[in-house]
Amino acid sequence: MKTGYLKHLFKSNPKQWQLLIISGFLWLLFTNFQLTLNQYAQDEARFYNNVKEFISKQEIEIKRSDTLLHALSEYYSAQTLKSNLDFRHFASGLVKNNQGDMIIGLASLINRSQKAEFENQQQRLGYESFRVDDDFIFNQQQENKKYAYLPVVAVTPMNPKNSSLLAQDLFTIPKLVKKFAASLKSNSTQRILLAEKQSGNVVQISILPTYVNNNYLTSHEQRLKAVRGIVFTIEPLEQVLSKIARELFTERDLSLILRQSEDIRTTKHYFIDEDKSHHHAIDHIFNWEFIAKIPTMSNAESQSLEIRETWHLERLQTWDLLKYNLIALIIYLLIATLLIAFYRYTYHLQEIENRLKQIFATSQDAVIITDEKGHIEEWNPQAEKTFDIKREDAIGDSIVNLIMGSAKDNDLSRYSESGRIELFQRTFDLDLDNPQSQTNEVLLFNAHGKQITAEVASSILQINNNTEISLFVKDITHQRKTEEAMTQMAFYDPLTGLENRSFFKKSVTEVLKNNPYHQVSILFMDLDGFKKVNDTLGHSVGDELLKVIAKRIQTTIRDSRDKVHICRFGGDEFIIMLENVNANGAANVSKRLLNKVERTIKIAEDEMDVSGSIGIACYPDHGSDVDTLLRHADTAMYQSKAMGKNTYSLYNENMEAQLEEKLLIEKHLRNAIENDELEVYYQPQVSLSSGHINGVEALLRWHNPTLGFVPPDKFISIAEDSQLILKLGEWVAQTCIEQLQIWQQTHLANLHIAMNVSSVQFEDPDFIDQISNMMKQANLPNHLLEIELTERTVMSNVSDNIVRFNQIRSSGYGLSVDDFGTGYSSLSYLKRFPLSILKIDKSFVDGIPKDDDDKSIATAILNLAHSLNMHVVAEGVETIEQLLFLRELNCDFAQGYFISRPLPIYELEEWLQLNKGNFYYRHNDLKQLIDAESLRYENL
Ligand SMILES: Nc1nc2c(ncn2[C@@H]2O[C@H](COP(=O)(O)O[C@H]3[C@@H](O)[C@H](n4cnc5c(=O)[nH]c(N)nc54)O[C@@H]3COP(=O)(O)O)[C@@H](O)[C@H]2O)c(=O)[nH]1
Repeated sequence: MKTGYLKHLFKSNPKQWQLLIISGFLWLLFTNFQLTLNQYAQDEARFYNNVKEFISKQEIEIKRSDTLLHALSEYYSAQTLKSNLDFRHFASGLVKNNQGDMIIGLASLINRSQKAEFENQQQRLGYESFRVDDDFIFNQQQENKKYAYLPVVAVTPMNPKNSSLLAQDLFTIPKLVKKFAASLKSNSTQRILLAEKQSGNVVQISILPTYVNNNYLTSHEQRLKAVRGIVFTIEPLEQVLSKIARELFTERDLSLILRQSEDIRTTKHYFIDEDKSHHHAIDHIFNWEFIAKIPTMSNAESQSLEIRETWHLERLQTWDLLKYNLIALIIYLLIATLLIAFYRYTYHLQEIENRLKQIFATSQDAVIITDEKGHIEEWNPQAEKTFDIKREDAIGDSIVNLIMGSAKDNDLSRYSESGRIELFQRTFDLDLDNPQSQTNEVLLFNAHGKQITAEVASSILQINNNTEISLFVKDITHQRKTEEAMTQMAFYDPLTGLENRSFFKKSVTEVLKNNPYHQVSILFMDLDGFKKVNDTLGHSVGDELLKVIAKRIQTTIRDSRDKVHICRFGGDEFIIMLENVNANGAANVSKRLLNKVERTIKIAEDEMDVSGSIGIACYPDHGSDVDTLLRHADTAMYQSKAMGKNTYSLYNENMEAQLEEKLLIEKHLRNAIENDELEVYYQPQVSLSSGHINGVEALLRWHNPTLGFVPPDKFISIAEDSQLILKLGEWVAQTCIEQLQIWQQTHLANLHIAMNVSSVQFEDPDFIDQISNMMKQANLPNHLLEIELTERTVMSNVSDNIVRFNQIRSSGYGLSVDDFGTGYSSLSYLKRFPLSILKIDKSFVDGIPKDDDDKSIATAILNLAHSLNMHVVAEGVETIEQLLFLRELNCDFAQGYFISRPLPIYELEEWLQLNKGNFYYRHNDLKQLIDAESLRYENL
């Protein structure tokens, strides 16, 4: 047994220790008590054995005494006349063989008349003082009636003490008379016990009659006639008994008690050992004694011999005690250890059982125990909750009900018993021949037929030759739904339900990896005008719009039989992957897409128009991985934006450089104002009829130390895409207004400035207020500022624009439409717009006066504008012919290189100075020509 285990075994609470110590003490006490009893029982048995032995030894003694007396009697009877001396010789020879202080004696029977004669005879034989004496030495004595005497005539050994017996009349002992008579009658040895007068010592007197001739003395009468005395022996009883006792009993504290009921005086204690110093105090408590009562040698009923042996604790041997205590202690410790181990084991088992019961009862998993056939044997409270089936209803039922569901009862009945078992084992993937714990996800049904997605851990146990299957059922329905939702969230865009960026990229990577020889096209679409919807109608409408666009994309692409992935890449960007579609196919899909996207969208009461700019990149021509393809499709998309939006572009390598340039421009443009790199140039606009310089158009110029001069055509669109135009526009407005303010103090006070306003700026709801505040602060009349919008800006979002145009016009600002004729102006709308000026685009001026189409367009625009009370500015007038022709068409104003290039302020002011406020002033030839023409017109 390991020490650790023992440590653990005895690592207990103090109560257990107390119990252990007390029980150990009791155990030792019991052991010692048992030991004592054993020793006692052994000693007792030995005592009674010895007592038996004692009795038999006593009998041997009696027989020996009998033999001796018979020998004496025989010897004496056979002699006709014997001297006492002969008798003594004979007797002392016999006594030699006897041990102890036995006295052998001879007494003669004489009657009263023979007494004197007998005494004389004895005196003659040598006993000079022989007189029959009745003053006896024994306690028991009676008065002799003197009819007969039984004087002692010989004793051996003859010593002073024994010689006192000579001449003693034995008939003075009343018992002896009776015994003598009995002895005669039975012809056997008779015995009596007597106490010595002086010492009180008990002696045993054995007598046997002697006869004149004992041959043929068969009857009592014969013996009465032939009797001549007795032979006797006197033995000190103590000596005899002690001798036997010592041979048998070695123990101390042995006492022999002779009892004689008739005469208490003869009761005598003989202690073999009277030394009590070795006794312990405890011996007095125990005071155990072995007592045996046996007949005396005399066999008299009135007499008995009691043998007592006192039993003391000292009988227990110290070494034995130590040995047995040690053994007992070891046994105790072993038993205690085993008991504790057993107790702990059973306690532990109990604890485990309780814990298991508790777990079973409180488990958050439904715990179902079945037999190998799927019959339910146990069903915990959670199982009741999960399946809404009470335990009592579930027990004994088949678990197949949960697999099939109550709704499928009919189906269930189709299954045979073996079919059900097979279904049960297959569902939970149980292999009874190879029992292993496993976890499976299965679909189960509750009492109401509701499907439960369950994670079932199963284990197969063999208990008492029975197979028991434990199923731990965790309802993961909610978890699975959450996971599905999370997957949806992780892989799909929550707004549109399209794939999200990471999932799309992963999917495309898979497609490229699995089908490296397929052609794959990536369409990158960014919505045009989405920001405006968001800003004007709010984000919720923006979200709805994105959903509609997502749907339109899906319905457009759904036709495709090949694999597609559609992703909302972020904001208003959508990406489509088309497998097995080349550049031409992608272009066709793009066209269909753009068609669908640009259709007016109605959300609630709002109608809105957006379009898409699509960039196409194709695998493997434009990239071998998803990131490259996406980057190139994005570049192509920017190209579409740059091309005026609502179009698609196929990626080419140049686009990359253009994009890089664009990014570089954007980067430097961000700091252009702070770095004082911007300047406003002014291009004069002159009245064609008078040559009068009416105003100037403000045109932004940017000189960057790195990029050099960057023309507005390049950076304005970049500024618009990046919203930098708002900052730039504000700066331009501020510069123009400051210039107007300066001019207020000069002769140029009436000169107005036409300021280009980007659609991005104009769509800013604060734009008009911002301008008005600046004008107010500068204390300038609003008519000095003209807001110039492109035809596209004017025609987008018509309903809103009408309101804003009215606001601008009613505030006194001029409002001009730039590049007129290049867009798709609706004349009906134009009619409703409170515009002040239409600007004929340079492209129509270029062909004048040779190109009939340009002339016609210019004429039409002029007529239209004038009919709507608008003035017309012709842009890009580069030749005198153009100027004259336009003047001839009654075009109101002209601007162009022929008149002046856009000039920095100091050059403009110089130019104005030179021309004295009239373009025709310095051009004499022109003036003359005009004058001549004027005359010609007048003459007409
Ligand atoms: N939103 C803003 N747009 C601006 C601003 N400043 C300029 N612009 C726009 O940039 C476009 C290009 O402008 P720019 O390079 O300045 O070209 C203008 C003239 O220089 C040019 N022009 C004028 N006369 C002639 C000519 O006889 N020949 C010729 N080849 N070019 C000529 O035309 C441009 C004037 O354009 P327009 O505005 O249409 O009147 C241009 O679209 C500007 O609008 C700005 O501050 N904000």
